[in-house]
Amino acid sequence: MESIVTIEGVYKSFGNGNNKVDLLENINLSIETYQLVAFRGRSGSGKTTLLNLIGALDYPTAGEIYIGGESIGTLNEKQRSKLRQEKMGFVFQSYGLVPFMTVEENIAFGLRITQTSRGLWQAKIKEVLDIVGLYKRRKHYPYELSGGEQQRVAIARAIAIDPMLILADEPTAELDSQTGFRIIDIFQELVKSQKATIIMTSHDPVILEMIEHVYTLEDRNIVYQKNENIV
Ligand SMILES: Nc1ncnc2c1ncn2[C@@H]1O[C@H](COP(=O)(O)OP(=O)(O)OP(=O)(O)O)[C@@H](O)[C@H]1O
Repeated sequence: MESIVTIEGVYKSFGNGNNKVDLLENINLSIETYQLVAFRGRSGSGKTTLLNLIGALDYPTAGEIYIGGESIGTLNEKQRSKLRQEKMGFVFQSYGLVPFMTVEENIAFGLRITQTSRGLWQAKIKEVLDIVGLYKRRKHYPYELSGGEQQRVAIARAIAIDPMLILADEPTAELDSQTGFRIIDIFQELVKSQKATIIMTSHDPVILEMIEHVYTLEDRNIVYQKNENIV
């Protein structure tokens, strides 16, 4: 199996002097392609920070992160931005949908940034909205949708660019449990059909029961546990 994310000896601290917070200490892990992975841990344990580091949105204090075998520490800002736009899909807490664009326009907006040829847009929009079950709602604006539906549009937009990696920060928070399960089902389907590798954060024990690869952040360290109940 190929490793898509490798983290070697990563440390992360914020601030300095008396205000210094050491958040991550000598983190080492390797995530294989087409896995659904969750980071869990209490509030403030560093889940979002670690996701931001993997997404090249922040820099480690020390250590190396490799995405698809390439060290992101050696990339300049422009290269990091290109990596994010072309290889990664982000599903972050506030959904990040453009309010004055319809569902299909939001997805097209993401496609434009990656320079996908215009002739392929409609088919791609249909494909990803079918995956999340929202093709019928393509002409609607985000405010006309529920929180769970907006989250599904955010997922559709993330997968439209065929990212090798999807990073999802608390994708089921603020959703009722049925809607949360639906999101995880979609993620599992994406992983099974080898469309993406997905790393998400959660502190919901019921959601975490559904995920095969779980990393717990605790006392600046990380501990891996395979969920044997998943077949
Ligand atoms: N840019 C920053 N500057 C200073 N401190 C920060 C910064 N970003 C995060 N922190 C601190 O690092 C700690 C971990 O934050 P992080 O958001 O990674 O935690 P989390 O595990 O995702 O928490 P939650 O479950 O509440 O979202 C927090 O105490 C936060 O205040």
